[in-house]
Amino acid sequence: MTDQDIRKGLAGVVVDTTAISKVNPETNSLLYRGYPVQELAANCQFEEVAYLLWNGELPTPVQLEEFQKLERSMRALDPRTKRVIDELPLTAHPMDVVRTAVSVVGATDPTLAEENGILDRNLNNGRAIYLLAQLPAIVAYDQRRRRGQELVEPRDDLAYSANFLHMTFGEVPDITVVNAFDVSMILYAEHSFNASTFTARVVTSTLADLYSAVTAAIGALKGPLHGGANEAVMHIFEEIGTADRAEAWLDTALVEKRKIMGFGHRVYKNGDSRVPTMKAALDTLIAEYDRPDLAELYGTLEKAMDDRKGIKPNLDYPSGPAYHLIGFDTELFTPLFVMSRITGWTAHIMEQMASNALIRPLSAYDGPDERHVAQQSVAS
Ligand SMILES: CC(=O)SCCNC(=O)CCNC(=O)[C@H](O)C(C)(C)COP(=O)(O)OP(=O)(O)OC[C@H]1O[C@@H](n2cnc3c(N)ncnc32)[C@H](O)[C@@H]1OP(=O)(O)O
Ligand SMILES: O=C([O-])CC(=O)C(=O)O
Repeated sequence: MTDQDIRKGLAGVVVDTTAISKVNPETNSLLYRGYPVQELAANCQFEEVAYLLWNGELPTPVQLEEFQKLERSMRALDPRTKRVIDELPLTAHPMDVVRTAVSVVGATDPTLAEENGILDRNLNNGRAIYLLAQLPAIVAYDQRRRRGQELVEPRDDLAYSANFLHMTFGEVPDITVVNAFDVSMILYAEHSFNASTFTARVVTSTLADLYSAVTAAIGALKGPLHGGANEAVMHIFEEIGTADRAEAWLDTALVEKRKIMGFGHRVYKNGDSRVPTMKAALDTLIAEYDRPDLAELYGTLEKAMDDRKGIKPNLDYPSGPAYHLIGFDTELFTPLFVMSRITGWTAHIMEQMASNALIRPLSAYDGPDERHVAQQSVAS
């Protein structure tokens, strides 16, 4: 094997097929099971998109009603998970809390013990819906306990996003806010073989259980080169302060060879297909909360980055400030990504399982040549 055969970061390497989504950098498009993500964001609720990703088709009205009934029946935070969260220090990053909580959900799933860790597609469907229903409870409760607030019980008369916002803030915000949040959930749901999804597939390929794969995926998503970037964008905005300081800040950051969070993408080199839709949702929030200053900072940094480096924003760039305006603590942003991507991850876990091959690439050794341990005199 030569150095030329090695593709660092697997860049450009096609490792398997998938029928779940198609990312097309040439046309800047993203299809979920064939549907353009923009059309789904404009016409569907997040629950319908979850159903689509798992089942390959959008639900009929009857199927949607059944699915929603099931999801709504599982929304209350399991007391065992709550007890473990309560034990975690407030200094723990919310991503560590979510990762731990999912691990607890796995460890307390009785069906997992019965099947001895071997994945079963039917059981995994149920587990995926259960995680979809439990994650909002976990994330909402974590935000509240950090603010010294009590847990809010779920409501089964509300759709997914409205219920989550109710559980987080104790009230359902204006419809504009609910819709913007729901759009973000749809846009974050799935993106082919990104690092966290690939992680989930690697774990699944060993025949480990769904919760192990999801827990590992959460770890992969935490990093600032992947999901952690939405949180990092907000830190950058705070560091810059106001739009008039953005260009000078960027010039210094680039001289210091810093990565500007929320910009660039491994696959899209001419802009992320999801950004215009999320930017439109952000604009509705900017109008709702009357924050033209944020719009100005957003636009100035975007233009400066394009002028200096020709690098465009990715989805984390508009979603960071959108989540800030809705009122989430900055550290909560990546757990919101988890709440959405659970749909894509679990769809990929089931796809991997249905046509499995152990994922085990090769490496080219470049350490010392074979050598031998010097003979020692035998110690008494
Ligand atoms: C939902 C998501 O997960 S989307 C991704 C979220 N992540 C971020 O926003 C983090 C910031 N962005 C990045 O670090 C990168 O763009 C990545 C990791 C997303 C993609 O990286 P790669 O595909 O490996 O691109 P690569 O690192 O080869 O970039 C090519 C060039 O552009 C530069 N570049 C790419 N992104 C950025 C950035 N955000 N800031 C500054 N320079 C950048 C690189 O330094 C490199 O320059 P060089 O050729 O002079 O060394
Ligand atoms: O595809 C990627 O590499 C990262 C990304 O945008 C996502 O996971 O949504």
